[in-house]
Amino acid sequence: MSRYLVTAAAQMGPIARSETRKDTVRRLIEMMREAKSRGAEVVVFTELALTTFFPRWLIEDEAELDSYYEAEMPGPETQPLFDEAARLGIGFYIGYAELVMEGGVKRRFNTSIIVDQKGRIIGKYRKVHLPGHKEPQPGRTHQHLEKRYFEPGDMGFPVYRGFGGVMGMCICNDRRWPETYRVMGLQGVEMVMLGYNTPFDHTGHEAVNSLTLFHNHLSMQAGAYQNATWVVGTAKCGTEEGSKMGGQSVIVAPSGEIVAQAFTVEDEVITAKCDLDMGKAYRETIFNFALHRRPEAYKLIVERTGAIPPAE
Ligand SMILES: NC(=O)N[C@@H](C(=O)O)c1ccc(O)cc1
Repeated sequence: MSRYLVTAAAQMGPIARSETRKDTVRRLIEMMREAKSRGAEVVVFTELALTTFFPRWLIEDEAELDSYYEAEMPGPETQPLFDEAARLGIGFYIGYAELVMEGGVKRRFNTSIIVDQKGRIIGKYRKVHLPGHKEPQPGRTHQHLEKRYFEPGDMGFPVYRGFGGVMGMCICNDRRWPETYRVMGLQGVEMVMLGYNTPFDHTGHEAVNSLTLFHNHLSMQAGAYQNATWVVGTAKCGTEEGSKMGGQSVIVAPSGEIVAQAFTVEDEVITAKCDLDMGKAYRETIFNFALHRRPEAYKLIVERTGAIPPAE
């Protein structure tokens, strides 16, 4: 049996600090149309797809910081994206900075949603693994202040029924953690959608930084294979406000194979005809969770923070 979902990843080149929402939404709509013209039923946009990657700066003015967040989704500037999706009959995943008022208190999350082919939000996710720092690091040309600007996601890793299958989401740094995929794998996920902004200079160690693109694919291919799921990873890339970020957006099959890959560091749409039934061959054999997993041996994962015992 086959259950095909023609899927697109719409990689984004840099977004300048001066670019307006209107401009970015126009770019997203253009790629959405291209995806549709190639037969795509769903298109995966990137993390924080509506603005430049603002956590690279210390922003002390609250009004300026707020300007990077969405207080409603869709809002007046993003509504055209939803309208176009409904008109074309194509679904999408998109990442954005979310601002919510709760009891008079501002809460900020790095969020993504899945929208169906009628333009309705069918799923939401808030980024769990926030990289970087709370305080600016001395001597860095670009900061990474996600821990300052966002709270850790409070939704876990939910999955949603959509596009004839079981859909899940994560965001950027989440893709490096096996738990991300496994929590969704345990809920029968068939496609994980994610966006990323990955600077090349991120660790301060040349040897690690030089493997940035390798680690990008390694994480997603391992996550796909070990959980028998499709993974669609969409970059924002190129040199954005002086920060170089990796591209190579991919669509990865449950076999762990890359079936489509971007070759530019600009706006670029890639597509693949994904069989959502492909994971079955793995879930029923080598990764039959019910038969072969040994949760009693994994307790440490949730019971301890993972400190290495001190030497005797
Ligand atoms: N937006 C992201 O989550 N980007 C991260 C990643 O690619 O994992 C990342 C990781 C380490 C850093 O020092 C900075 C950024």
